[in-house]
Amino acid sequence: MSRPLLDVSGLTMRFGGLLAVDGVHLSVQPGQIVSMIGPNGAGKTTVFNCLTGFYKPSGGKIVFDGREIQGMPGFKVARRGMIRTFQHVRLFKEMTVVENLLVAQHQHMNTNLLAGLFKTPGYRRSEQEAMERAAYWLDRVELREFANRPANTLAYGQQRRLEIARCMVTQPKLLMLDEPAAGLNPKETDDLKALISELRDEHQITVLLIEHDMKLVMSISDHIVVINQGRPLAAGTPDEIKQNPDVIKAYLGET
Ligand SMILES: Nc1ncnc2c1ncn2[C@@H]1O[C@H](COP(=O)(O)OP(=O)(O)OP(=O)(O)O)[C@@H](O)[C@H]1O
Repeated sequence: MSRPLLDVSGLTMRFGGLLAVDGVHLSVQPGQIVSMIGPNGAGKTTVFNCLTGFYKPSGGKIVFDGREIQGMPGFKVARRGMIRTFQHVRLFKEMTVVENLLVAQHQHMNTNLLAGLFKTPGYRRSEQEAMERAAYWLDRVELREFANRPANTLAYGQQRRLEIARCMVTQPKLLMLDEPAAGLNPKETDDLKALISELRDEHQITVLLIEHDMKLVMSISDHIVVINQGRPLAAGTPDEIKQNPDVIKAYLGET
């Protein structure tokens, strides 16, 4: 097996008296789709927040792409290629669809103010590439015809796809999706499943997913990690997880 892209050990996050995450470990191999599941309040989003630098973990080690990143600020983690979506859609709603994709790239582009003011050849090339990447990903998520519409005029499922495109234009190494199927209808969920599979199979993207839709999780994941009350409960393939009595008791039995 190759070196994991993400290797988390002993991750702990305390909020006052509450141990929201307690010794979570997680390993994600390049090119895998790994899902993190667990009942409401299990600590899944808190794990995401620790990984992406939104929270400074109380303890543990996070190795991403060969480098320890625990405690690193969010913008640095993002620049290293760990990009996420949120449980609730977070787009620049007044901006157009394509502007959302261009702004996302500007945050990652290697240009400075002077280069922008004088429109140097390097700056113009970066702008051109950003536009081409935006067009490419708008095609992939079937939103090209809406490129010039304000993002808030899109249907909910389309906004969700735009969020994924906004991550993809930054060329991430690890794409982290927090409940991407929440609020989607069955057809939109099927489209989402096809899109996530395409990201792995055709673009070699590694995906870490938090999701409550068990049908989606079981059909798409290479590996599943279950946490319960902040603690690791089980890890394995979808078939192993489906048959794990602890998981059935703690989680699947509830749904
Ligand atoms: N900033 C915070 N301050 C205090 N407590 C928090 C904070 N963020 C999360 N928590 C608590 O940590 C625990 C885990 O919450 P978290 O949102 O990570 O769970 P989750 O597994 O993502 O839940 P869900 O599936 O419902 O989204 C909960 O008890 C929550 O109330």
